[in-house]
Amino acid sequence: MTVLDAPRGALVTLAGASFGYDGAVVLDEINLSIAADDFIGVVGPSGSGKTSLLRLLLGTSTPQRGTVTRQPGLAVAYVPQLETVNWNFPVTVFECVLMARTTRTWPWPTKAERHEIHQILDRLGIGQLASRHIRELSGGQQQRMFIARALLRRPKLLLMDEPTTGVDVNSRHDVLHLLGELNAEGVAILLTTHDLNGVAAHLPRLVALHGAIIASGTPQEVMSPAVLELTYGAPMEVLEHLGIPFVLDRFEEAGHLSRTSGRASGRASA
Ligand SMILES: Nc1ncnc2c1ncn2[C@@H]1O[C@H](COP(=O)(O)OP(=O)(O)OP(=O)(O)O)[C@@H](O)[C@H]1O
Repeated sequence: MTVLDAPRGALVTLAGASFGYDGAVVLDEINLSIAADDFIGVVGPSGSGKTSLLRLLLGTSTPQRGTVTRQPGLAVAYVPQLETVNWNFPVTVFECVLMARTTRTWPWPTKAERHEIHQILDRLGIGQLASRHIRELSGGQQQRMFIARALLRRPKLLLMDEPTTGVDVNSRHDVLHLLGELNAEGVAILLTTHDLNGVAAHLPRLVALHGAIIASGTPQEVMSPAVLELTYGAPMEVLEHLGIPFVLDRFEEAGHLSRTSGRASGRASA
């Protein structure tokens, strides 16, 4: 096995990191390094270890073998899967965001904190919802509230577990656009997703995970039939449109798209 040396300037590096629960190995010899300007999507089937990988990067789990190297003082924020959240917790959007700041002032924010939170909520397009109970938000609004919470920590690295699950296509686009802006402003982002076409294909770098890293690279490199079959354990057909890969759910014909599957290549006839 080749163990990765932490590259200079890397925010977090996993080197030969293995991790499991109750003796069962879930992640095997993971080599992964996150740079300050990275925007990475982690894809893989249910149970492939995506959330466990986030826990290692976040530091809430420790590998049984291998190492995690973190830049000293690194500010990391985590956005959990929406379904893991207790939405009956009796707080407003503003209070929920404020709770991300563990200052002595809780529950009495300073004027500056109030201003900062309202600015963040406005930026995320949910400023008008500040005094609403969190249970009364749509999926897309809930997601933005959690991004607001994360941003209040002023992270250098943002880890997100399936940030677009349960949100409609417009909200998904808005969330991805916002994340792209944050990344351009200097926040490294690593997210997990099950949405290969709507999310993964549009990110600059992907990691395919199935207990181990199957492949890492551009969407074109990772969303190949060979890598996807190894990752998901089933053959998948991949088309390409304007340079963006597109995975077919079923083996359908799509005449205007060019095929890149292992079974055929070149432009498909209409
Ligand atoms: N706290 C835990 N205790 C025991 N086993 C766990 C625990 N958390 C996860 N696992 C197991 O570890 C494996 C990987 O889980 P993980 O949540 O990392 O996968 P995932 O890729 O994020 O899945 P999903 O896409 O369904 O969220 C699964 O088999 C899961 O059952």
